[in-house]
Amino acid sequence: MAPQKSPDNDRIEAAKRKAAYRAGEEHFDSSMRFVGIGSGSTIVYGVEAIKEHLKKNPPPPNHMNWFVPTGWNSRKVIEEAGLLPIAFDSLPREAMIEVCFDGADEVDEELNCIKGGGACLFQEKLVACRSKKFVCIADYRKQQKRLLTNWPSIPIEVAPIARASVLRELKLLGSPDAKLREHSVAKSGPIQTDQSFYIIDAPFKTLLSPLDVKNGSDGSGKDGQWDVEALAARIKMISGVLEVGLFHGMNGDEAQAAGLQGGQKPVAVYFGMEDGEVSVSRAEEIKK
Ligand SMILES: O=C(CO)[C@H](O)[C@H](O)COP(=O)(O)O
Repeated sequence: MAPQKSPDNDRIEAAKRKAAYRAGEEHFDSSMRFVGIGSGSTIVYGVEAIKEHLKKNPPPPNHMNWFVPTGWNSRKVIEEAGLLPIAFDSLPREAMIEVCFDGADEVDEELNCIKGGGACLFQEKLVACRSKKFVCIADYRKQQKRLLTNWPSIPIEVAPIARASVLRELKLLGSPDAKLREHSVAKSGPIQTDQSFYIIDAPFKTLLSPLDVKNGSDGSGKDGQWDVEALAARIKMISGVLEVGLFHGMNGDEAQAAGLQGGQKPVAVYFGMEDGEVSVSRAEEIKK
């Protein structure tokens, strides 16, 4: 049976679309060579916005716009829109992706994000880190003061053979209810990522932000209270973990100013709001 449409759903979808078009207007142009495309339901509107833009503003003669997917589903969205996909590992060695557009599961006031609700975090992070800027598109439900406020857990991609030992370590870090993500319908067994790995969803107490730590809070995990950066680093140290769905640290602008390439954090997040407006949080306007 097809899912029922509710006014709430319509409002959420309208909010996603509005945010996507605004993000596209401000960050995409037809002269770009490589553009990253994330995964999930929101990015579908991002691709729609790009397609519309290209219809009205075709690229210069002989210029190709290539779109870098972050997984199987994202590649399908690119292809169905009639755009040209290029695999991440086919990018010319020196090339940077000009911009990548992606969604998020939750975003805090400092633009740290939880990602991986759709099990694509590894390739999403690869693409974000190879992009001059990551532009995030989301709806009002994702905007929170701190991470793990509304979204319940951190997605972590793990090697199948390591699932039990990673779960045990996560318990020691303060997440006794961490669970292997399983199919909910149609099929039983663990969900597999595009790398044929598994996903563990690990709930923790609401996370402190780097600014909280700068202001004297202890986010080192004592009493189970972590800050974003300390927890991401600690989880990444567990043997068997491929990637953690916390996008934090530098954004692309900051990374390039430091002589590095891209960063994991968005330079801007476009939130489609309930009232039909778009609220934009820009990294350059955030108090450090
Ligand atoms: O990280 C992701 C997939 O792994 C998505 O960007 C995130 O889950 C948001 O998805 P949606 O746009 O459907 O809410």
